[in-house]
Amino acid sequence: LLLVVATSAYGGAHGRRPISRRSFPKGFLFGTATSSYQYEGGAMEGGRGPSIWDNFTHQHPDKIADRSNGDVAVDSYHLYKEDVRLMKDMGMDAYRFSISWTRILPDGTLKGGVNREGIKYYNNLIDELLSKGVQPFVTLFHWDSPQGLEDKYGGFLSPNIINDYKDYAEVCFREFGDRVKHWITFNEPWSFCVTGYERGVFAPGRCSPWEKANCSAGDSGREPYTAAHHQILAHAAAARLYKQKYKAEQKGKIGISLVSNWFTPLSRSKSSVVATRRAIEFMLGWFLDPLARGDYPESMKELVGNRLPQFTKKQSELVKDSFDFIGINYYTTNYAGSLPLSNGLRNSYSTDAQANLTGFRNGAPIGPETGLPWLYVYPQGLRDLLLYVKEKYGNPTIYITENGLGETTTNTSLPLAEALKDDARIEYHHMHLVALLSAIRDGANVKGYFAWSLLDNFEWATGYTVRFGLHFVDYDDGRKRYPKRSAGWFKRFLKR
Ligand SMILES: OC[C@@H]1[C@@H](O)[C@H](O)[C@@H](O)c2nnnn21
Repeated sequence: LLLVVATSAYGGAHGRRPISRRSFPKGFLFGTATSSYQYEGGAMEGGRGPSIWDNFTHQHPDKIADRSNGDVAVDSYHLYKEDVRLMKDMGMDAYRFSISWTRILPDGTLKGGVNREGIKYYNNLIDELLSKGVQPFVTLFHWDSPQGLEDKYGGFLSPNIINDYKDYAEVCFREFGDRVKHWITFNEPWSFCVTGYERGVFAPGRCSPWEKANCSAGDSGREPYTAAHHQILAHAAAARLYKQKYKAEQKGKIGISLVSNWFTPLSRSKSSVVATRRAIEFMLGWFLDPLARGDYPESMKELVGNRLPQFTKKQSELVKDSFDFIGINYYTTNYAGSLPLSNGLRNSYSTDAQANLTGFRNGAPIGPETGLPWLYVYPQGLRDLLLYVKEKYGNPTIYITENGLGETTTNTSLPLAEALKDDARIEYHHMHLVALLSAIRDGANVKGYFAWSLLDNFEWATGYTVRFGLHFVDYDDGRKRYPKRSAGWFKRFLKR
């Protein structure tokens, strides 16, 4: 029923015809998305240096639901050719993966030396993709900062990282830029800075003493903004380097992937409407305002005050328009209600926004609940978010660089045949593609869609207990891959 409602709601004349690749503009790209720490494994192989996620999972196994880590993950370091075969078999056009900074520069710095075995691994992966007609979309940073830089100067809390990141990016442009034509500088700075520096539940696990995560150090009201500021400046430095030194010859495009929920007022009150605007500004505007106009949203400057770093005039000019495209990672939508002004005693990013973000209104969920506490199925939110970006930010080129559904595997002894029946995932992707198509028809400049994720993988603090894959991974039998029903659905959807 949901599918019929969604399809007819957006499809207009097409509402009654199932959509397929052919419903989308010519040249529209379909792909799957992954990341280095969640997929590769080979953590101590091939000269790779330790990242903050190696340190976090080994030092704090209690912070991971099943006490697991990415030492082996889904072993794409050894099984990448099988992965490419699976994506090709579905008919995918592109593959979004991230490069492990410490597989390229083991201690994080250029001076520390380039690891040629790491260069070799990514050359093999890129060549395998191209040999099968799959375009590589490469993320330079997907949360696995070098532990060496964390130890040396506090990682993204220090402006020193801007230069080290730029050096790392340049090694990648130089070594892979002849074949990689889409670069994503950072994956979700919002997630990295909020989960890592406000809540302390992801690496590097920093937060104020009164946060629940029992952190050994941190300041939830200041560090998320400091780390984010340095990620924005590092992004701009790499983008300028690419445009000045590599773009003319390599003819690629560079952007950044930003995650955002959509938000809708919890009530019809004016305060709820204002809180809804604050919620989107604190999540998406935090990054897209600097990139689009060179400064943070007024609401953030007013509510965060001197805890929010400021851009110098020169930095503002460097950051403004420092992208060819924006990646949008969309999963869900929340209601936004207003919260009273915080008492200023316990400052944190979340209280600064003065927004009560929830999935429920009068006891009813905003959309079908999933196994994940933060994920409600609300495809319309993707359409609304895209039209908001179109209107507010001048209709930039967009790729949906992540969209997907996870299920919790509380009962791991589920028979394999049962585990492959992921009809909810089919419905999730179908309804979001219907909503995406509707936004494109209303003028949103979207050029591609990447499903999260190709395979089940290491899902951060929930370890291997949550599965997002279009393919099932058997962790008890050599990480064997098995196509779920959703892989078959995409194969039919993508048929030319
Ligand atoms: O939680 C599922 C996925 C993670 O696995 C990705 O690493 C991350 O980029 C992300 N952002 N939102 N949702 N996700």
